[in-house]
Amino acid sequence: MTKRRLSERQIERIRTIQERRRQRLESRPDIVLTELDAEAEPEEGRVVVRHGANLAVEDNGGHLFHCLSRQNIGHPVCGDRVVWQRIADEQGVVTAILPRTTVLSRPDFNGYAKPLAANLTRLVVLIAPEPEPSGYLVDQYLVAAETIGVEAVLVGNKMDLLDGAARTAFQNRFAHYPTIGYRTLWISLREPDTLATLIAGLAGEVSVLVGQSGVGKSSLVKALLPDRDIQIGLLSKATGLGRHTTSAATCYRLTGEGLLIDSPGVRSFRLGTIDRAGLQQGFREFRPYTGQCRFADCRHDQEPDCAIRQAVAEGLIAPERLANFQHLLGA
Ligand SMILES: Nc1nc2c(ncn2[C@@H]2O[C@H](COP(=O)(O)OP(=O)(O)OP(=O)(O)O)[C@@H](O)[C@H]2O)c(=O)[nH]1
Ligand SMILES: [Zn+2]
Repeated sequence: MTKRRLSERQIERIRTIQERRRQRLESRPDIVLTELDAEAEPEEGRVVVRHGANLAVEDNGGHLFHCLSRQNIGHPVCGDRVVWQRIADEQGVVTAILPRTTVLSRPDFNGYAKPLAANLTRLVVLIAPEPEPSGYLVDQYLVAAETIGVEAVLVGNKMDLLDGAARTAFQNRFAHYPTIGYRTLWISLREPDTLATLIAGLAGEVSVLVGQSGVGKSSLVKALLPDRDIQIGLLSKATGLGRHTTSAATCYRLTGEGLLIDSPGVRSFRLGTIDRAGLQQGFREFRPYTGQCRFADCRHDQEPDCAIRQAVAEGLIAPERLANFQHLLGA
């Protein structure tokens, strides 16, 4: 095969493009032009803070490094397992993102899914007697958990506010969740002893905490991370970003070997757009009835021979779950 010779003009054009690219890279402080240390071995680690282009990566020995990411590897997010290489004592370059087991994302301004956190295994959905809980919101979180592929735990906080019959009545409103396999716990941050089961359940997991405003998310984070300020201090030092890290998604270490990913964005995460089939999959107790309605696109509303409504009539599916499914379908 003969090599095609480039004309002088083509060579000049390529030189111009290369020069422009070099200038563009130089004007981007977030892109590392430093040569990698040829001696440094690639290592694995976890992104524990992402703040713009700045990352804090924790190596397998628990040491923190301020890293920037190589171009064209995608966007590492908090919780990502990555391959990285040391370029200085406390600095490195992330060279690859390892495959994610799960991703929590939210739509950006153009409707594209923007990852917020990766590799989480637990979604802790917090409710409380005050503010008045919304079963509709709880079901949205549960659908999101099913879609992402993480286990959800429903946690009722502020149980100190209720006793006797009121407490039983409150718990009964959510009795259908344990029936369909969602772990449900009742706690009070005013009574620290009530937290033991939750703390044990988060060990070895990568968790995020969600719930409506005022249910006690900040208070629970404080209880779960008594050394949060110390951790923030270490992370800020690692990224050189000062206190900004609290607004960025941050992966904290729980005392029991687990991790908690937290940030205002992660806490206010909501279910994005989802199609009918996806929604139906998100209601786990509906799955045995998939394909059993007379109409393939049954909305389980007024249609004849609807297997889901039949299951509701027989007490096998909670009516509020069907109502929330329909509400979400129409949303
Ligand atoms: N009685 C009682 N009050 C609680 C408990 N947990 C939290 N609170 C109170 O509930 C209020 C709201 O708690 P936060 O932790 O700020 O709630 P949040 O979910 O972080 O709220 P946002 O920041 O608005 O999302 C505070 O006044 C807490 O002191 C509890 O177990 N019992
Ligand atoms: Zn149906």
